[in-house]
Amino acid sequence: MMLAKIKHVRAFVVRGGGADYHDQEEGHWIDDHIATPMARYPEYRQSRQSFGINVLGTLVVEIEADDGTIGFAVTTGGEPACYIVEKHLARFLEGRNPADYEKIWDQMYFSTQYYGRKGLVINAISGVDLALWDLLGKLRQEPVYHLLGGAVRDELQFYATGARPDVAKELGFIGGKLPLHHGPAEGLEGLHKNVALLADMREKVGPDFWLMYDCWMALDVDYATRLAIACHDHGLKWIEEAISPDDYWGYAELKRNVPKGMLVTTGEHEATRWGFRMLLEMDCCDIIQPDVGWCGGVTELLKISALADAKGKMVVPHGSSVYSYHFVVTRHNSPFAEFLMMHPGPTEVVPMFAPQLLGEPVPVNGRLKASALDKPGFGVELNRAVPLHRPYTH
Ligand SMILES: C[C@H](O)[C@H](O)CC(=O)C(=O)O
Ligand SMILES: [Mg+2]
Repeated sequence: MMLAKIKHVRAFVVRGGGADYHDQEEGHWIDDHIATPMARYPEYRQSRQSFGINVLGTLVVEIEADDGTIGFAVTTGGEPACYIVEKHLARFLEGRNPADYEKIWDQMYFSTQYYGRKGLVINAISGVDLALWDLLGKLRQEPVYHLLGGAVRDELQFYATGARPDVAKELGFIGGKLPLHHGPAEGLEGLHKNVALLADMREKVGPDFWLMYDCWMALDVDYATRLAIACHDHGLKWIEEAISPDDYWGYAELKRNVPKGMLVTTGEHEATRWGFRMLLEMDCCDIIQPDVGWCGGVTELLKISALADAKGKMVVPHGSSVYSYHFVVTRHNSPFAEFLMMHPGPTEVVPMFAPQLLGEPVPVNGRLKASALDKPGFGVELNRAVPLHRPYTH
């Protein structure tokens, strides 16, 4: 039985925040001297935009069925991803049944494997996959989380990522993840500053509130180990993405090195069941953090999550807004979710992918009722007031 046939796939670029959440105005906390692998070059140390973190912009994928229903999704990838979607991936969808997401995913992945496997191509595949799930939900008039097996709890609880865990605590979040500001190139002085900032936050939030450090791939094993040991006294709950995502051996070593009780987390720049299998089998971390728009979409995340579950590991997706919420609420091994604070301060809760989505739910008092997701598909609409650019057609 076919509810409707896929008629057309379109891909657009949008600028200014949204899924490319690093594409923010000057003065935003997310671009304030954050440690990165590029910080070894002093000219690229102060701002991530200086080395091009926001060059791509947001990719919007729309899939229209022959009854006029449109599913859509946003992720990062911009113009090059539009090319891949329009010129390569669209052929595996048009004329097909939207319920055939397994076969469609398989064909998208294996037809691009010779130039894909990770990064931009998987972002593009993820965008198409999420738009397909949105379409399927809209056609069946059901929220995606119903299609994934239904909620295993009544509400989601969130930790907040941003420069103000003290404010996050007041706003009701269960924890706060700070960006690390100084990497190995800034020597011992930088290391001391990193520890001092955590100590200051611990002072402000008290002993029980979770505090974490996001290291955005900036460190080496030695520095990360020293940081972890120095931060242990200040109750650091986890050290995130401390080293290069390609260095599985380094993660395994770091996990052995950190003080007992401290967690090692990573995976936001990892992709597919094969990439996560490496992290899991090499015992690289305690929590995996796939980004739903970068790991292969929901179809692939279901496989990644099953692998993690069998290993007794948690899956707490990176950012991902509604794409994460619909997934996390259906999984026992995803007991909480991330909320990226996109307010420049960040002193207020604003929708994570603002201004690109309409109806994007936000946590209230650090929580979100499963019932807030009770709309067809992912429950959001594209904000057409934000200019869309379609660079390629087919
Ligand atoms: C704050 C981090 O540097 C990055 O911008 C976001 C991230 O890695 C996360 O939310 O996790
Ligand atoms: Mg991170």
